[in-house]
Amino acid sequence: MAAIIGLTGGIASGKSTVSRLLKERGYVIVDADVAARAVVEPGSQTLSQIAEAFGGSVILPDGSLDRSRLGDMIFNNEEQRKKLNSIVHPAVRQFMMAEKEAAIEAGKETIIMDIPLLYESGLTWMVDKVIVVYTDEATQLDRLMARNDLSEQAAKVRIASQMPLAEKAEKADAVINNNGTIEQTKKQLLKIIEDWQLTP
Ligand SMILES: CC(C)(COP(=O)(O)OP(=O)(O)OC[C@H]1O[C@@H](n2cnc3c(N)ncnc32)[C@H](O)[C@@H]1O)[C@@H](O)C(=O)NCCC(=O)NCCS
Ligand SMILES: Nc1ncnc2c1ncn2[C@@H]1O[C@H](COP(=O)(O)OP(=O)(O)OP(=O)(O)O)[C@@H](O)[C@H]1O
Repeated sequence: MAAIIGLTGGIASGKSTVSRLLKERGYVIVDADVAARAVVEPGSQTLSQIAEAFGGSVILPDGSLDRSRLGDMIFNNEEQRKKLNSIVHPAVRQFMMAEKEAAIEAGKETIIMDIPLLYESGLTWMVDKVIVVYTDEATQLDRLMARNDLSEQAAKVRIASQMPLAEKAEKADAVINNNGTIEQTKKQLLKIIEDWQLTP
């Protein structure tokens, strides 16, 4: 039976960095952020529902989602965030389950489910074990501000919209501390792969 591994963490804690390292080694990644983009493609039912709930101003002239505008609306407003989650998450889950099934059909022995909101959305039932990619708050804030070109205030609001990373680390089966260099992160990942005997 295939091993289903949840990969989670906080915004900008390094999940994509770790999943890239796994991909290089031949592991299949089912990525919730990719799924969340796929289900709001122009013309999709999910995108129409978003436009109905948040207004036509969240749709760009080319028919695609204005992610930056919607992000401004939901990250500092819990009610609006819950509304968006209730529209998008069922479609994301369905998309991910289909990808997971396809990977099992293809004979994959380990499937990595990269899900930023694994704990917040109560999705641990979807996976056998969980790896949390951890950074301290200062590192997370610095990397988020740099990557998304956000002010300190805007970055803090995004971090506060999620469960504290330290709390996630406590719940995890394994923690990768990504405060250091990518090389140090890679070493910790390889140890987990070895300990858990994960083959692609
Ligand atoms: C609000 C949106 C349009 C902003 O898009 P943007 O391109 O700026 O960000 P992106 O999608 O790359 O997400 C970046 C990170 O933000 C965090 N994040 C995204 N959505 C949420 C949310 N609803 N609640 C808390 N954190 C979130 C995650 O850590 C994610 O990895 C987009 O994040 C979205 O559609 N969110 C709802 C779907 C969702 O929950 N996605 C997260 C995984 S299912
Ligand atoms: N060990 C590291 N050293 C320096 N920079 C890093 C390290 N790990 C990640 N980064 C950088 O920090 C930023 C966040 O990392 P990454 O995109 O992997 O996070 P993420 O958890 O996937 O984020 P999100 O959930 O928001 O998509 C990126 O710009 C990445 O290049």
